[in-house]
Amino acid sequence: MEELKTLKIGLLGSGTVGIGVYKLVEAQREEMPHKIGANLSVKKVLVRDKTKKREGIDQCLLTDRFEDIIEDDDIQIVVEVMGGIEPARTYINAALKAGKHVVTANKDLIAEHGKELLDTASEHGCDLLFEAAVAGGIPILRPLKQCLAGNHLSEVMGIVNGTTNFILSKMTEEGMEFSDALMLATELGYAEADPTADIEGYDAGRKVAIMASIAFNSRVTFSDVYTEGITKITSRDIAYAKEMGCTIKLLGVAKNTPEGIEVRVHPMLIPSSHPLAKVDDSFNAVFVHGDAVDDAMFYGRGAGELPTASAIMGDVIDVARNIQFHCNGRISCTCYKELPIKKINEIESKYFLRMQVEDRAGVLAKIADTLGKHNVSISQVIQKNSRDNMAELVVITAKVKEQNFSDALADIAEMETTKKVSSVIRVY
Ligand SMILES: NC(=O)C1=CN([C@@H]2O[C@H](COP(=O)(O)OP(=O)(O)OC[C@H]3O[C@@H](n4cnc5c(N)ncnc54)[C@H](OP(=O)(O)O)[C@@H]3O)[C@@H](O)[C@H]2O)C=CC1
Ligand SMILES: N[C@@H](CC=O)C(=O)O
Repeated sequence: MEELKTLKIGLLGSGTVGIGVYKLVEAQREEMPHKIGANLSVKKVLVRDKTKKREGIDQCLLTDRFEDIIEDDDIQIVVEVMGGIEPARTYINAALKAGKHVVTANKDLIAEHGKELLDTASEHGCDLLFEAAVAGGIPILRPLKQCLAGNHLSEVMGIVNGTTNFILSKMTEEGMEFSDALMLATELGYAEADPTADIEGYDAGRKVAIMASIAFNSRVTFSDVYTEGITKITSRDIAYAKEMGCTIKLLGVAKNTPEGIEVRVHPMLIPSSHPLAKVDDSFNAVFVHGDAVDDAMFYGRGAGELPTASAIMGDVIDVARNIQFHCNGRISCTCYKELPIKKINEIESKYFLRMQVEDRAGVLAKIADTLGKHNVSISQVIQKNSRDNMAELVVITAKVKEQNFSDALADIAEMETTKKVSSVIRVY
């Protein structure tokens, strides 16, 4: 009987995700001949520090020289799980130019330089797949690009960052402090190497840019996305949300409107009965609306070692099948439109506004009057008398353009009777 060939992988990085990928390649060893008609193994692993112990990975596979991978003709598949823009961008371009297929989980890179890399892949007849870059273990990019290709998609929105969802869940359900919840998310391998990307909403913004580009067939980069993180959300905001029958979640929203593409990431108060309110811990969920499919929802683990490795392995197996059938490089960039991007000031929302004001007659009327001058209607007011002649005032507005609301807010903040604007959160 003819001996099966072995497809070799060069792994760039062996942190949380890299170790997960290595484990899955090993765990799937027996299955591969059946799934892809070949064996699959990791031949080399690029790291910065070769002396560091890596769970389950043979020390002799480690290298700190990219040349050991790029110059190895045996390696046909490169899996990039280092993160960051450089040197990942240079390495991926080099691998594609050398005819190697690439699988990456790097949303920073794809959201910024996706077109360049996809073009390089196309020119060299190579595959470049990045399912793990969005929503960890949830299959979402392939469904958007392939399964739902027969639709005009008008909306993709949801929870796409595991770390912030974990933090908000812990703060809401267990009263945990923000910093303790972040530390735990980092220990569990959910957070980025620099967690600022998670908590400031940049990571979710990159994911929304990637999803919008694929869903709407028009290039959206990270710089197009309005981002606001969760660092200003306090336990007091969470308590008010609960009192109002709501939960605070960090949402990513992408809409294809007649005036252009709307792309934003920010915290939002959503009714506790809404399905997204029940997405807790490191889970993510993405809603998609298309003219043919109507509504579809995708749910699963958005971060962590094995869920992310699961998405990468799916891509690796796809690449391996393409190698076996000599059909790599089939899927190229699908951004054939150039749609405008809407400015955040043009977008309409309802707002939750919490402030500290002087506790005396006429203050609320003056605030209502100022909001009214900017065409901002009030739909609910909660006032709590605190101490020292100061009151905490919460105003929920009706739906209004961001520009009107921010103009009104600037005037309110200037008032002598306003001591502090504590929180502004959009309401679903
Ligand atoms: N963690 C998660 O849940 C998810 C992560 N991702 C993405 O996957 C990628 C990897 O994430 P994660 O595993 O968490 O990151 P880690 O920080 O845990 O691991 C990064 C790995 O890359 C290596 N590395 C970094 N820079 C270099 C370099 N210049 N040269 C050689 N090796 C380098 C590090 O080596 P050394 O160990 O020697 O320092 C380390 O092994 C990122 O793009 C991330 O955004 C995507 C989805 C989910
Ligand atoms: N830091 C990211 C990891 C997965 O993309 C997250 O928390 O979602």
